[in-house]
Amino acid sequence: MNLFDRLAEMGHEQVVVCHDKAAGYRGIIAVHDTTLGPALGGTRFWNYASDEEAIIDALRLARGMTYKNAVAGLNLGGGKSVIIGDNRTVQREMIFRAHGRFVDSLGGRYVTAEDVGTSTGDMDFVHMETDYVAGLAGASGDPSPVTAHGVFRAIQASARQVWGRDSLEGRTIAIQGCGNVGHYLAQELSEAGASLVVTDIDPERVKAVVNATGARAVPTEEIYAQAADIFAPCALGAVINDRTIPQLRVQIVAGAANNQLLEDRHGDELESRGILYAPDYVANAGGVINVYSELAGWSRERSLRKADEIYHTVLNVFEIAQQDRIPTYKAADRLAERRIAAVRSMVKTWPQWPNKAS
Ligand SMILES: NC(=O)c1ccc[n+]([C@@H]2O[C@H](COP(=O)([O-])OP(=O)(O)OC[C@H]3O[C@@H](n4cnc5c(N)ncnc54)[C@H](O)[C@@H]3O)[C@@H](O)[C@H]2O)c1
Repeated sequence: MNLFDRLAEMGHEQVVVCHDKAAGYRGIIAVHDTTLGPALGGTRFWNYASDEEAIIDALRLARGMTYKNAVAGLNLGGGKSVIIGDNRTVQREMIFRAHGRFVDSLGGRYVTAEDVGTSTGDMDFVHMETDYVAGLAGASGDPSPVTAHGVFRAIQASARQVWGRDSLEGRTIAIQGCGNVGHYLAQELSEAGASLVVTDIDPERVKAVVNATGARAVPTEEIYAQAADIFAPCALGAVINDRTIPQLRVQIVAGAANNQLLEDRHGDELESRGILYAPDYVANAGGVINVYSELAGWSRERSLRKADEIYHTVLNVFEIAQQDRIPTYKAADRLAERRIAAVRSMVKTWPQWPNKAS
């Protein structure tokens, strides 16, 4: 890999390779773009097969955070870090404290949080060394209600786009995953008058949603072929793929799961079948809004209000898709790029106070 060519191609500002022998720590911090604000993105702890694989993952994830934070309308840039190693290790304190020191050394250009393989307890270790960390135990609290509300608003916007009105009264919605987000989403949808079909690999979680909303439960593999209006993936990524798309009998796909499209071409395939896709990172932005609330000192009500705006953002994405004749997942990227470009040019026009000393 030619690193600098890769950085130029993907638009990264900075990559920091970090090492602390005593702590047994090997980490990479990737700062993609700080036009909008400090680069925010979690720390992934993973046993990568090679250093190159770890660097590429950090670069890819950091870039994704720039787009996610930009469309969420937050004053945050995009970054991400990875720690190379076995994330089941019990020797965590020194690894995460070492990581915290390197995060601190960037002086606030990068702010970290939890991601795959890390927990709130790990972030407490990071916090011993730096204040540039979010997602601490007892801070902003469970993000799921905010995320679920944002997904609910994305579903309303999708309904408006397809049927001309927000109302979900009498619509059937198939929800995959009755976990934290799925449960709250099911409640909001049920209160809005929708009929629900739900599934989960965990029967207890299904039972809780069925009891709370009167949803109909189906086996996990049958969720794709349900005759419903909307499919809401709220479990795993990559569920929109060659095997599942031919089974879908819905007009809208809108849910909370990250990376729902196995590959970009599956977004094209939904489009060609006339299924409207609310891009995942736009719909589930409530998660990052909740992290921001911790940094900015927002109340839960203010976070929910910000998540409410996801309705307009999703409609904006659909408008760009129509105007530019591109699939919605590409339109979401375009919206993010436009916001970054607009803010970049706005900063240039700021009046500068003359420096009298020179
Ligand atoms: N929690 C948040 O605020 C947030 C924010 C942004 C994105 N997301 C994404 O939304 C999704 C759900 O998040 P969550 O916090 O509710 O997670 P969770 O772990 O609480 O819930 C996921 C649920 O999916 C179920 N599941 C796993 N495999 C399944 C399968 N094959 N079929 C059906 N169900 C299956 C699990 O049993 C679990 O109940 C994840 O993809 C997550 O990355 C969550």
